[in-house]
Parts: sequence; structure tokens; C-alpha cells
Amino acid sequence: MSADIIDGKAFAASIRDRVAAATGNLKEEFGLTPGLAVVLVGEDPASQVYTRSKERMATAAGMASFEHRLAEETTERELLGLIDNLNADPEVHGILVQLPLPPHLDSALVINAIDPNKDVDGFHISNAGRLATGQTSMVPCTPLGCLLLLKDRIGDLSGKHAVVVGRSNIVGKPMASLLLGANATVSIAHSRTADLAGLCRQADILVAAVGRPGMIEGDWIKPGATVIDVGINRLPSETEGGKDRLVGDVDFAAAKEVAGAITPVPGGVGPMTIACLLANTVVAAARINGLPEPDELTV
Ligand SMILES: Nc1nc2c(c(=O)[nH]1)N[C@@H](CN(C=O)c1ccc(C(=O)N[C@@H](CCC(=O)O)C(=O)O)cc1)CN2
Repeated sequence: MSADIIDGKAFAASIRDRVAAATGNLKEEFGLTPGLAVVLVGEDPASQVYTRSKERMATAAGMASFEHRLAEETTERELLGLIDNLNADPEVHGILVQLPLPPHLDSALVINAIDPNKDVDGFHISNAGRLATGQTSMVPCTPLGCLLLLKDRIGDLSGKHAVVVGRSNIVGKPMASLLLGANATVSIAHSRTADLAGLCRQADILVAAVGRPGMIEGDWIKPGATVIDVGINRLPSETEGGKDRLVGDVDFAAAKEVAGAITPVPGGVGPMTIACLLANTVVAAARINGLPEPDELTV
């Protein structure tokens, strides 16, 4: 039997519709237009695509979009100066600095300079700590998107064994916190985990976020499990002059023969990231202004 394919693209579109409705309410009832500032340093081609999509989708949802394109050689001082200005700007409710930054810039320093209330990526140390300790926080967009897909597919996650492969600060660790908060039993695995395949085989929910193309094999998956593939790996085309191929961290063709449900790459988790960013921006705008939060957009 072949797994159900989880349509992240369609689900993300439905979240963006809800964001647009919530944005419309804030404007009509309170005269408040949520504003998102997108900061891109340098010319990384994928980052250019992602930031353009963020700006376009923010505008389509009725928000104000503030775009800041900075040269590759921008200094830390200049970038921190911009962030100070955005922190102080009452029309800006969400600030994101696109990652990765050029290597001469200290990402942790830059992210921690963002006002935590405007940190719609949820990467600030104070938001990371609040999430890890079960307090209200801004939640990182990719893990938030994964949780929404899982809840939509499974409903109550209580007692499910979730294995998260990957321990990054922006996906693996917050994903584990969110799953714990939803009462799953959580294992965090990584490249040094003994018998990684054996651990994955115990998972009712398997989240792969390692950045290694096709690393999770079909026979690592428990029959019927729900598999969330966070990996977005670009491989050269198999034909000369063709376009690069995007593949996930899971061997999709093999896994779909065993899993109960699985996200594809592209079209799975990726589109949820931007939809959740927009949802976080509306939530931030409401919180900053002491207004009721649109609860359908929070977890
Ligand atoms: N400040 C941030 N930087 C980065 C984040 C982030 O959440 N905040 N995440 C990633 C990049 N990213 C958003 O910024 C992102 C990645 C992928 C997608 C997406 O929709 N992917 C599509 C495929 C698109 C393609 O062809 O490349 C899919 O999977 O279907 C959206 C956003 C790193 N940086």
C-alpha cells in the first residue's frame, strides 16, 4: 500500500487565507496594518527567491512589506544599526533577517539584536528559551509548519513516539519542544546516535531535518508511520543543461511504500515555512498592540 501524500502547498494556501482574513480584521476593527521587514544581506540565489516570496505573500495577505537589500560587504555595525531602527519603528511588527548570513557576520549576535516581540522567525535566544520552557513565544516557522501538518493528519499526538533526526537550533530542537508540548514522547537523534535506523523504526512520527539527501531509507520506517521531510537539498540535474533537482532527507520512493503518510519535497514542509511566518507576523502585531490574538493562528 502506498502512503498518503501530505499536500503542504494546499495547506499553506489555506493558512495564508486565514492570515489575510485576520489581517483584514485588524485593519477594520483597530486601524492596524501588520508590517513585516525582510532583511537580505548578499546575493545568495536561494535566499533571493525566498525573500521575494515572503515580500510578495505578505503584500498579498494585506500586510505592509518593508524590504531591505544590503550589499554582501555590509558590516556588522551597519546591520545592527538597521535592526535598531526597525526595532523602534511602530509600523514594523515583524523583523526577519534571511539566513545564512555572509560568513563575516555573526548570526547569533545579529538575531539576538532583534526585539524578541518582533522576532517572527522565533530564533532569538529569549524566544528559544520560552519555547523550551513551555511559555508563550514566537515559534520558529518550519517546526510550527510541521506541527500543524501533523495535527491536521493525526489529530491528538498524545503518547505517539516522535523521532526527530537533526538537532539544529532552528528546526530540530524547537521541533522536539513543540512535540513534547503536544504530549508526544520525543527522541532527538543525530549523526552520532547509535543504531539510528533502529530508533527510526520505532517512530510513529518521524521528522527528518539533517540536510543529507535521501539519508532516511525505506526500511528505517515503521509501517504506517507519518513521515515529515524537512530537507531541501539541491542536486545537479541528471540531464545536461537541465534544472537542479530538489530532494529531501528521506528516500521518498522507498519510504512511500511503507509510511502511512509522507510530505513530498518540493511541496511539503517548504511552503508551510512562509505561511507560518505570515501567521507569526499577525500574532506579533496583535501582541505588540495589546489586542486579542487570532487563536486559529497560534499553537
Ligand atoms: N530567516 C530565515 N532564514 C531561513 C529560513 C527561515 O525560516 N528564516 N528557512 C530557510 C529558507 N526558507 C525561508 O526562509 C524557505 C525554504 C524553502 C521554502 C519553500 O517553499 N520551498 C519549496 C521549494 C522552493 C524551491 O524551489 O527552492 C518547497 O519545499 O516546496 C520556503 C522558505 C533557510 N533560511
